[in-house]
Amino acid sequence: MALTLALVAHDQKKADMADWVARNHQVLRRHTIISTATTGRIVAEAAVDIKIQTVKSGPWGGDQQIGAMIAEGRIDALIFFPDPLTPMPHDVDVKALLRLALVYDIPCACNPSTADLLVKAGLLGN
Ligand SMILES: O=C(CO)COP(=O)(O)O
Repeated sequence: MALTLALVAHDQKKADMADWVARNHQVLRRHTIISTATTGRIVAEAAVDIKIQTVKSGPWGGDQQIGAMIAEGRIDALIFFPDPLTPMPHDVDVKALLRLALVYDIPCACNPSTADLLVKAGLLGN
């Protein structure tokens, strides 16, 4: 079944996201990917065969756009690699995005090893 997955990464974690996407593009290409603007560019470069739609960059409202999509039931899983070592001007938006993933109980991976587990568990298809 085709899912809608949100992929988001902070700048210091974009290399991790590119690596994860490249390793998992065979699974990801079956789904629709929604990303914040800069993450979306990185994802598109990492795997050209992926269908990707972008929203605004995180600090410019993109996290809130994806949060709204979660609230509307339009996102099946969130893969979000936040940077825990850098202060963010849009920290409230980051928290709100993670909060909505909890409120709506969607699968949510915040680092590559947990994202790998979602794939290994078959939650994103085999
Ligand atoms: O800031 C972000 C998540 O909080 C991500 O935004 P970008 O993908 O545009 O860098």
